[in-house]
Amino acid sequence: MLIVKHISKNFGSFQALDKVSFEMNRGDIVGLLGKNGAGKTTLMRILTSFITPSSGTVTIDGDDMSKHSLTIRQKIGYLPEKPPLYGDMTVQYYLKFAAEIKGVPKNKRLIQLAKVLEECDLEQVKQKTIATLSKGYKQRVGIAQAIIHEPKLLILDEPTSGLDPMQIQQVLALIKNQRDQRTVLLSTHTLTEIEQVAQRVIMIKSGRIVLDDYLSKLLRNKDTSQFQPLTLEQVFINHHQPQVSENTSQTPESTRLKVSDE
Ligand SMILES: Nc1ncnc2c1ncn2[C@@H]1O[C@H](COP(=O)(O)OP(=O)(O)OP(=O)(O)O)[C@@H](O)[C@H]1O
Repeated sequence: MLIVKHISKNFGSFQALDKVSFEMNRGDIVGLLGKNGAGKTTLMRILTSFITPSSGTVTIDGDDMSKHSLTIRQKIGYLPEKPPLYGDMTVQYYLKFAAEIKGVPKNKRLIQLAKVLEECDLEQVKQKTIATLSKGYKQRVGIAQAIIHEPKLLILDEPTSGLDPMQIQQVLALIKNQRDQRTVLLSTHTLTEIEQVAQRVIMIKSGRIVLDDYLSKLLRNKDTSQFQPLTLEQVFINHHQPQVSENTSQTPESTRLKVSDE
């Protein structure tokens, strides 16, 4: 469904992404992890064709992004870190407007509006102006605008950031429900959230993929003396700890450790 091949992105002399490659199949929910500045947003902005890569290709359903950018945009729904909401519009006015600019045919806009109002549980606030909503509702409006045109690929950049625990659970449930309808790529710093909704994790470090695997495999504890299963947090820390290796030139009285900068 989505094929990302050798994507690199340079900002001047700084390389934000370095030959990133992965594939996603229909119905996959994949968690994108990485420390601040690892390159997650840059990758998501390339996948949504907001910025172009310096090299490499993105193909969605067989269409090359560089050649069919307009067709591809219609197949993608995007919730950026800061959703593009207009505070003075009512929820339903804004969503009708979103449907129009995303190319939903006129005769289908009301049907799509009703669908996302129900799916995102926004019916009771549809007449309210967006500025008066709680952060949780605003985020659900952000997701509603991202799916109103029935995209095949949904990209969510830190969708639960700043929400309270109840609101987080509501947004996670909404994301989980997308599974039957579309492929989802989401980034978050809260690893337990990835454990709840995703089946697979892609970890980026300094612009490179350092891990791409299924959670069921990652969280299996290979050390059979440990009864506790691994957590994603442990996996994350293992990949971000400075590498410690025994120095071969150790003296008898002391064992020196060599810590690499990476
Ligand atoms: N337009 C730009 N010009 C120059 N450098 C940029 C630009 N956009 C991003 N960068 C740099 O690229 C690197 C990756 O940034 P990016 O926003 O993709 O990271 P991130 O993983 O999303 O981080 P966070 O978790 O903090 O959102 C950072 O060092 C950032 O400063």
